[in-house]
Amino acid sequence: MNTSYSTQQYNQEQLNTIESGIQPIPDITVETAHITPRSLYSFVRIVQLVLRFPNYCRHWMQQRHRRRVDIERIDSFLRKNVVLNISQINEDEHISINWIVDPSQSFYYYWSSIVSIAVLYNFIILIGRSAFLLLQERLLIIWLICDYLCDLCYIIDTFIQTRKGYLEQGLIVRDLEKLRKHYKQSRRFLFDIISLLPTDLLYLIPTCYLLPSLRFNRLFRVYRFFEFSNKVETQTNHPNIFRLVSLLIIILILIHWNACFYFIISRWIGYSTDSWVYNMTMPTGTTLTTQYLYSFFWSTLVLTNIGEVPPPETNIETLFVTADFLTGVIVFATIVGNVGSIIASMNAVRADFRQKVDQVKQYMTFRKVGNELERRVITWFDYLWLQKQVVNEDLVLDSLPQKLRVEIAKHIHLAALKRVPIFAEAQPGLLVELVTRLKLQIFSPGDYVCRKGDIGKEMYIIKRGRLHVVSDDGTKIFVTLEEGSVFGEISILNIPGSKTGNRRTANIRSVGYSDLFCLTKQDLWEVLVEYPSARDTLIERGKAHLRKDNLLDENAAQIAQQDQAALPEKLTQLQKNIDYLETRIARIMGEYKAIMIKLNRRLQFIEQLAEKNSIIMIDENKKNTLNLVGIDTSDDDV
Ligand SMILES: Nc1nc2c(ncn2[C@@H]2O[C@@H]3COP(=O)(O)O[C@H]3[C@H]2O)c(=O)[nH]1
Repeated sequence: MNTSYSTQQYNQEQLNTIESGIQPIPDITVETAHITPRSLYSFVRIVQLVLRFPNYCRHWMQQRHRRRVDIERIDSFLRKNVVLNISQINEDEHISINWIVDPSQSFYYYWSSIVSIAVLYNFIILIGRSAFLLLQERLLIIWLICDYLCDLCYIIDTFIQTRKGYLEQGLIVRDLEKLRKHYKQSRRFLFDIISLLPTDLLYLIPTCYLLPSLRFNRLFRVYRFFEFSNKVETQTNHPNIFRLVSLLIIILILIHWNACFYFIISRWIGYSTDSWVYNMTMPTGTTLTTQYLYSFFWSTLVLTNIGEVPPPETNIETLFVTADFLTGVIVFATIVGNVGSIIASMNAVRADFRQKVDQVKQYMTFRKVGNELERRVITWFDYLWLQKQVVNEDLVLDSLPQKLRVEIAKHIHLAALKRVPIFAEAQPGLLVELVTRLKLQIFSPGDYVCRKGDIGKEMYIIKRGRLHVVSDDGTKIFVTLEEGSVFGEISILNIPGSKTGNRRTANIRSVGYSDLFCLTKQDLWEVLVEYPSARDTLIERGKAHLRKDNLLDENAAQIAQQDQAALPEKLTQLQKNIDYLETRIARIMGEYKAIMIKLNRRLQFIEQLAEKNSIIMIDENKKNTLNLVGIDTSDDDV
């Protein structure tokens, strides 16, 4: 028989034996009454799993190794055969192998919240246990469990810090070596190492046995709590409430620490030795609750400077109380300042709005606009406040880049715009162009949005509300425009054949309050240049209205339409003419250049000729002169 069979085979055999053996046990003997077949089976499964564990590990390692080899092979293949961005390959390789923590992702956020709890535990409990010995003694086991759970949390956090990505040229770094180096060079590393020092090994010294103060180095990780709190402050939708709560927590922790110091100093001086220190002889003075509550009360009184406390009697007491008073002044100023600014910023929008309303009211009184108009303006402001339309969106979003502003505008307006029938089928690009240009306007009951004959400067889309198209005297209602309707486009579209030109063709009156998206003429034209089909739809709609009201000059419209139709042909002809002209000009330019070159050459020739002639003339003159004075000039040398 082959004895070298694998552990797996052995375990399988064992399991088979047990599975076949355990089923038919009919009754259980007294000695094994507590061992049921089920528990036996579970036990065997556990043993089996434990025995298989090395196999699992080996298998996992082999898989990992195989994956690495595969990636390296693919990488070398790509390097040899394909022109690829090598850095990208490396990056992908890291993505597939390395586990990196992206600090902007929610995992890091949630993990930070767990670490913050551990930090807070150490920050609050360690000093409490050091001061109040009863607290330490009573829940010792729980404290030890919590202590080591927090330590575990710190260890995991340190590991996560070594894997925490950071940005380099806008991209998250995924190279482990770089990440480790970056972490080691940071101050966090120093704090983390100090907070991980196993100072509780000193418990082994008899005098230091289970002293909580030996673990104070754990407080060095407090930076993680502040990091988390900053993150929450930027992420929460209620930053002011968060600020108030954090301020309160910080103050409570400060008072708690001060209370603990008070109790430690009292113990050091001796309980009940004078009127300042903690009095153990007071009723229930020896109980933990009274000890803590009294110390906390004392600390609150001193730090907030709001109550009488027994005066200090010894030097150390005086020093402590003086330091406390000074801290108290700072704490008090901080509370007042912070709470004041938080409340101010909480009410900033309302205060700003109130100020605006007051200014307008004062102005109306000053200019004596009349009660009716005043009432209308005030109710308009009320509606604005109710609809939460008081924020100046342009001002608020000014700090955002254009892309993000478009995203926000899309989110707010796109749904409403899609409900508009004429835009329902429009290209998405057109809607995006429109949403970024729309401005919300609110009209009160009875307000005229358009008056016949006025020059049109904008068109409107009804977001909410109802409007009437009315006769000039306002008594007759022709049509009711509902949510999603578009109006005011006729006078800004330059419709060919329109008898009214750029003048409003109808009166539009708001029935109740109406929220309208407003689009200026310039913005509309800028958009429609890019989307001619949408322009045609709008023009056709406008024409239908004009036709109905007999405001369309059909002849002029037809001529304009013919002109429009002939436009492509005209353009082609124009194009041809330009081409012909271009060729002619090029030819003429060529001829001109050739003539210029010829002319140049002739001029040069004439110049040379002129030069030669003048030399000959000078020579002739010289000869004549020499002959006159009797010198023979027949010799060539002369
Ligand atoms: N002329 C006309 N305009 C209407 C009618 N119904 C709605 N309107 C809109 O009322 C708007 C008034 O201003 P415009 O003339 O610019 O554009 C007009 C149309 O968009 C109608 O029956 N006739």
